[in-house]
Amino acid sequence: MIKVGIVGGTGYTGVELLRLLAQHPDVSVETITSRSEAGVKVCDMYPNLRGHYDRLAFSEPDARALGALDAVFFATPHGVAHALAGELLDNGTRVIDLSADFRLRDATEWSRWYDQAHGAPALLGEAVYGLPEMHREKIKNARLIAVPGCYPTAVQLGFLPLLEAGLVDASQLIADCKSGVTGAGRGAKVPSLLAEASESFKAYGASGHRHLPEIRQGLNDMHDTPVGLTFVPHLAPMIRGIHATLYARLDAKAGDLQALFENRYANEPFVDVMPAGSHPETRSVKGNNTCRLAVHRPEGSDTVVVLSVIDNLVKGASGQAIQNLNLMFGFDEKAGLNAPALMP
Ligand SMILES: NC(=O)C1=CN([C@@H]2O[C@H](COP(=O)(O)OP(=O)(O)OC[C@H]3O[C@@H](n4cnc5c(N)ncnc54)[C@H](OP(=O)(O)O)[C@@H]3O)[C@@H](O)[C@H]2O)C=CC1
Ligand SMILES: CC(=O)N[C@@H](CCC(=O)OP(=O)(O)O)C(=O)O
Repeated sequence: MIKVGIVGGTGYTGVELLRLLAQHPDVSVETITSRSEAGVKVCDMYPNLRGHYDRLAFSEPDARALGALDAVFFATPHGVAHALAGELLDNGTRVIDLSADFRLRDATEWSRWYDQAHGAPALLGEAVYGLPEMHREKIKNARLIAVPGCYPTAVQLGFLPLLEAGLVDASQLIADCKSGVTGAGRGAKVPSLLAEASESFKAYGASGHRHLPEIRQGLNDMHDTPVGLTFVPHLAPMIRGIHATLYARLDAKAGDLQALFENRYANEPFVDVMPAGSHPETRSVKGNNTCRLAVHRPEGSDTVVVLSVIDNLVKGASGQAIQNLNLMFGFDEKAGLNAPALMP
C-alpha cells in the first residue's frame, strides 16, 4: 500500500481523484490540501465520499508533510506545482501534475501561453508527458509526470494511428472540439453560470488556445515532418465530456483505416475503437477512463473523420493521472479505473 497526497483537493479534478482512489486496492490517501477549506472533513464537503474517507480533512499545503509521502498529485492552477515539485522530488516523493506546468518542453513557449515566467525550468528535462499510449515505458521510470490536458488527450489519441503510419497530410490537420463546463474548473466564473452556459453553444479561443502548442508538440512526436493544426474549442451545455471531431486529408496509399485503428489500440486498456460506422457519445465514457474512437471516410473520399470522446475529468485528467501512477509503481494499469461509465 502506498501513501499519496493531493494538492488542490476541493476542485473538480481533486475530488475526482478521491472518488477513483476510493476503489484503488494499493493506494491510501493520507493528505489532501485546500487553503480555503482547511480543517473541514472531506466527507462533510463531499457527501458522496461518506463511508470512504470519514477521517480525512483538508489541510494547508505543507511541503514537509507532502514530502513524507510516496507520491503527490497536483490538482491545482498553473504555477503551483512549479513551486513545490523540486522539493518533493528531492525528498524521494514522486510528482504527478495535472496542471500544465510541465507539459511544454520549452519554458519560453510556456511563458508565452501561460502569461507568467516558468517557475521550474530545470525540471523540464526530466518531466515525462503522461500519455501512456505514447510513452508507457518512460512513464514506468519517471519521477515527474505532466498529465496531458483534456483536449490534448482526445485529439492526440484520435490522430495517433494516422500520423504514426504516415497516411495523412500532416500539414493541414483540423480538430473541432467541444467540452463540458467542468473543464473550466470549480471556481466561480460568469461563463460557467447555468444561465450563461445552458441552452447555448459557442466557440472560444479560435485564434489561439493554450492547448494548441501542447497538442502540436505531441503530434510532432508522432510524425517525421512538422504538423500544421487548426484547433477550435467550444463550450457545450453539459457537465462532463469532450467530443473531438478530427479531420485530415488522406494520402493515396491509405488502406483499411478501421483495421489500422483496431491494430494500433489492440493492447490499450483505455482506448476503445468502435465498430465501423459508429458515433461515440460523451455519455458512454462518463466517469470512466476510456477514450472511445470511431473512424469514418465519408463516401470513400480522401478525407478521414475521426470521432474521439473522453470524460474531461477522467481520461482527460484524474483517471489518466491514476493510470500513470499505476505504471510508475508497477500496479495493474487498470487498478482503481475498472468501473464502467454511467449511462444515461
Ligand atoms: N477541469 C478539467 O476538466 C481539467 C483540469 N485540468 C487541470 O487540473 C488542474 C485543476 O483543475 P480543476 O480541478 O478543474 O481546478 P479547480 O479550480 O476546480 O480547483 C483548484 C484547486 O486548487 C487549489 N488551489 C488554488 N490555488 C492554489 C495555490 N496557489 N496553492 C495550493 N492550492 C491551490 C484550490 O483550493 P484552495 O484555493 O482552497 O487551496 C482547489 O482545490 C488545473 O491546472 C486544470 O487546468 C486538467 C485537465 C482537465
Ligand atoms: C471548458 C474549459 O474552459 N476548458 C478549459 C480546458 C480544460 C483544462 O482544465 O485545461 P487543462 O487540461 O490544460 O488543465 C479551457 O479551455 O481552458
